[in-house]
Parts: sequence; C-alpha cells; structure tokens
Amino acid sequence: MELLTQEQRAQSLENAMADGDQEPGCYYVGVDVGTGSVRAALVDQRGSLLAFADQAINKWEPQFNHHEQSSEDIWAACCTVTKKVVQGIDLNQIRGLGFDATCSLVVLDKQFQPLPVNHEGDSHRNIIMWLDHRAVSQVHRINNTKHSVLQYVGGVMSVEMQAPKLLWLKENLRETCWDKAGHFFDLPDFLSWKATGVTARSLCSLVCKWTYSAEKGWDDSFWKMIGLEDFVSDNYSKIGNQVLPPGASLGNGLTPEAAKDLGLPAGIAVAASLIDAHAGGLGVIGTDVRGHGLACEGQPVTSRLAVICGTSSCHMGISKDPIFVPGVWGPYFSAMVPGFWLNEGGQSVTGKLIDHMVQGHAAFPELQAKATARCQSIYAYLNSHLDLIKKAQPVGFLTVDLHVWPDFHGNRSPLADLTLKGMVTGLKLSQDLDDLAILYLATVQAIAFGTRFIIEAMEAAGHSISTLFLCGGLSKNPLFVQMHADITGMPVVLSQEVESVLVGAAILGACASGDFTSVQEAMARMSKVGRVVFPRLEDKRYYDKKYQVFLKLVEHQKEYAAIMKGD
Ligand SMILES: Nc1ncnc2c1ncn2[C@@H]1O[C@H](COP(=O)(O)OP(=O)(O)O)[C@@H](O)[C@H]1O
Ligand SMILES: O=C(CO)[C@H](O)[C@H](O)COP(=O)(O)O
Repeated sequence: MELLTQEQRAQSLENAMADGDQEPGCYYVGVDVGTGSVRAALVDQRGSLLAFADQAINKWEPQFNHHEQSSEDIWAACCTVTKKVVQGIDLNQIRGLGFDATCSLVVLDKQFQPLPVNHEGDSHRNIIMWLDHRAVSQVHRINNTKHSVLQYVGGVMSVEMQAPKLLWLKENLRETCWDKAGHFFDLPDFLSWKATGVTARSLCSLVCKWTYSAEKGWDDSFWKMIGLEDFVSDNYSKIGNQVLPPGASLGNGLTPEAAKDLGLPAGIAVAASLIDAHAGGLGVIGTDVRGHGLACEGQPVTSRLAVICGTSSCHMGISKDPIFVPGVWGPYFSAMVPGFWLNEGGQSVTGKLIDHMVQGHAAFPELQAKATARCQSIYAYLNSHLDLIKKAQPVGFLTVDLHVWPDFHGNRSPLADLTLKGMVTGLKLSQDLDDLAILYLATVQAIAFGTRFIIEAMEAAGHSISTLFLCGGLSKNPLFVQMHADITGMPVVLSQEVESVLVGAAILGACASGDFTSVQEAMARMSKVGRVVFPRLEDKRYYDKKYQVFLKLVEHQKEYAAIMKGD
C-alpha cells in the first residue's frame, strides 16, 4: 500500500481549498476489480489519490477456454484493499463509494449463495470470466437469428457477452446450476448488491453486455428466439428489472454488514457501478486539456478516444447521435457518459498477450534474472535493452522483418471474428535476449496497429478522433505509449493519476454522494492531464509500411483457412 505523508495530505487539502471546493476534506473510495487484481483508492474532490492498495485474485482455467473466478474471493479482496486505504482517515470524511469491475458473469442461487459454473460442481468457482470462450456454439446460434438487438453490438454478438454464457449454462449445467439459479449478475452489479443489498442493475452493464436498451428496455422476442424465454416469464427478475444510471445512489447506502466488512461507516452513499473500461473512460475522457497544444482543445469531447489497456484493451469513443460501426460494440446510449452514445472497440488480449509472448520465450529465465539483479521490472529491462541494441536508428525500426498479428484470443474489433489466431512472421534460429526483446517490441507494435485498425473503422463510420487518452496497466509502459502515438499518428494523453480507472470509480462515489450535480461535472473536476506523448511523425512512412504488412497478415490467414476448408 502507498499512503501520502502528512505534508502531502495537508498540501492536497490546501490545493482543494485553493481550487474552490465547497467542502475540502471530502473523500471517496473507488474499488476497481480487474482481471488479475483488485485495487482500491482513497480519492479527494480534485481526483488526487491519497492512498492506494491492491491484491491479486484467483483465476481458474479448468479446461482450455474456460476461465472462472470466485465472487467470495473477490469480495474478500475488495474488503482487504478498502480497509487498507482508509487506515488513519477520519471516516466521517468519506462521502461515497463506487465500484467498477470486469464484465464477468456471477451466478447465485435464490438465497444469494454461489452456484457452480463448472462440471466439477465446485460452487466456489461461480463466475464465468469475461474472456471465457466456452459458449462458441451458443453465440453462433444467437448470431444466426440476425435479431435486431444485434445492431447494437456492432452487428455480431461476442462470445464474451452474457447471453451466450447464460445459454451455455442452461444447456450444460441444467440441474446443478440453471434450475437452482436465482440471480445472474454482471460482476460490477454483484459488488453494488453486496454493498447495499439492492439488486438494481447498472444501465452500463445491462446495455453493454446483456442487450438491454436504455430507451426500450428488454426485448422479449430476443430472449424467446434464443431459447431463454425463462427470463421473460418471470419478468427478468433474475437478470434485472430495476435499472439505474451509473453514479446513481443505491437504496440506503452501505449496509451495516458490508460496512463492517469494508471498514467504512454504514449508510455512506454507494453508486450504481460501471464496467472497468467504462470507469477508465470516465476517469480520463472529460479532462481539461487547455494549454497542452492538443488538437482536441476547444473541440467537442467526441474527438477524444479513451483507450483502457489492461489484460485487454478497450477503445471508448462517444457521439451525440448513434453511430453504427460494423464490428465495434454499440452504439450504447448513456452507458458511459450520460446523454452520449458510446462505441466500444476492443482487443481481447493485450497485456495478457505481451506477458504470454515474453514468458513463453526461451530467454525468459535470463531476462528475469537480469531484471531482478537490476531491481527492475521485466518490461523496464526490455525497454532499456531495446535502447541498447537499436544503435542510431529509432527503436521501432528493429522490427523491419518481424511482424505479429495479435489475435491470439480471436478478434474483438473491428473484424468480430473469434476464429482468428495469432501470427508471427520473421522468426530466426537464435533465441537469445535480443530476439526476445525484438519479439516483445513487435507484439507491442501489433497491439498499436490493432488500435489504428479500430480507429479507422470508427472514423469510416462517422467518428472523428484526434487524441487518445490512455490508462490501465499497460499505460505505465513508455514503449507501449510511444508506439500508440507513432503508429496512430495521434498524441497520447496520460493522466496525472496513473490509476485513472480508480478515479473513474471514485467519480461514481462522488456522484452518488450528491457532491457534484452531474457525472460531467465530476469528470471535469476530478480528472487531470499528467503528460502528453506526441507522435514522431518522421517515422510515419516506416509505420505505414508495417501497417500494410499487418493488414496482409490477416488477409493471408483467411486465405490459409479457405485453402484448408477446400476439397
Ligand atoms: N509497470 C508496468 N510496466 C509494463 N507493463 C505493465 C506494468 N504494470 C502492468 N503492466 C501490464 O499491464 C497488464 C495488466 O494491466 P491491469 O490494468 O493491471 O490489468 P487488469 O485490470 O486486467 O487486471 C499486464 O498484463 C502487464 O503486461
Ligand atoms: O469487455 C471489457 C469491457 O467492456 C473488458 O475487456 C473486460 O471487462 C476486462 O477488462 P480488463 O482487461 O481491464 O481486465
């Protein structure tokens, strides 16, 4: 855990007063449940983090493409980190609590006890994680219906959404899970229920992952058509028939039981939650950019793209009117910024892919040993190693003959094709540290080319984007950030608070407390520019050529598949 010193806290208080805050010393707690860990922060009204704590969480992969977690483990981790960040604080100053989490599916029985989502019957593992691809046959059948709700998920439903997973449970675990289930929650809604006892769902999760429409509600014909008519007949009580906008205050706030678990006062405001990428979006997209020489200064907020890069990357672009982008999720109304439509592009594995490439290389043990000897992270070591071997040329030029297609877990956007696989071309017989570093660089570049591919699809459909706002674990990697700037040709804004997703969660708590009149006001007050990374335009020709190769890779992959399917 990192806590500010007394002087830093005093300075933060002084800054708050100078900034004209009505009530200096009002704090909010944000809790962010990512794929790999749970994080909490104590945040003030200016969006500064006063304390941060994190804890890893368990994941199970009982078979290929099955990924599971435990809601009890996750709640326990939320309690541990929250207790840590409020240590030594006058609890009366804490005004609100906000949660965000991955869009995983939590299953509970009618008494709110965990139910197994696996053949082993292990009820501790009651979460089907977002990246779980077990429901391939179900999602194909759903997409074959061509139902009109699919227009609002980019034309093709993803296997990572909830409808195919629910259908899988009905078809595969009828007695042990489906028939006993009383409540199916998106993980962010599970957390807000745990804190308040209120089962209302957030508009964010229902619209983005469950086909709910902010304007029309549930579409009975969809659930009947896909074989989940059960939900219609019980008036959607198991998946949510009370829906609130993110940031709305839930019930009577924190229950005494949850207050005890979390080490917070009972009754403080708890917000309707957000999916993690959307919290990251709130944490960065509304920031005041004046004075940084950015094209988006003085332009509508719709010229900004928030890119939340953790285990996966999510590309969040907003618009005043709905924009239908083939292969890009949405348009979703009011799912992130109230009153705006959201398109969400994505890459299903980015952080996980970089880790996979690096850890699977023969030179990984050597890398680990060398990084440890220098007290550096493996990524800091690799970045400095690349600087050493690049000699006089720009670092990105080291991959002139090494190219990667990054869809090791299928393509989320803009091709929406889960059958696609990863590709590497340009391998040599040597497997030393130089090769590892260059493969790592080519992987980082491939992810940035994927972002460029998504932006081009969004622009072709009507978005006009000039500036990227990056956050999430990968935004701590300077190479990843510079490659995104160079390859997209756009400046990248990094927030003052590196943990911007937590600022987004705290913004929710601040809204629920009533301290701000709108999400927009809280975003403008609590998010701040830290650093801007500009593209090195002199390298553009090189990256344009590599992008041509990038697009050829997928074209070729499709040709190979067609050859193998032919007689
Ligand atoms: N300091 C760092 N330097 C480089 N990469 C990092 C750093 N911290 C995290 N990462 C990368 O970010 C990814 C995890 O990001 P994070 O936002 O913590 O994920 P999640 O929210 O999915 O749990 C990891 O896969 C790792 O590759
Ligand atoms: O689908 C998503 C958002 O809509 C995210 O990819 C998912 O929630 C996982 O997030 P992370 O990579 O930050 O753990």
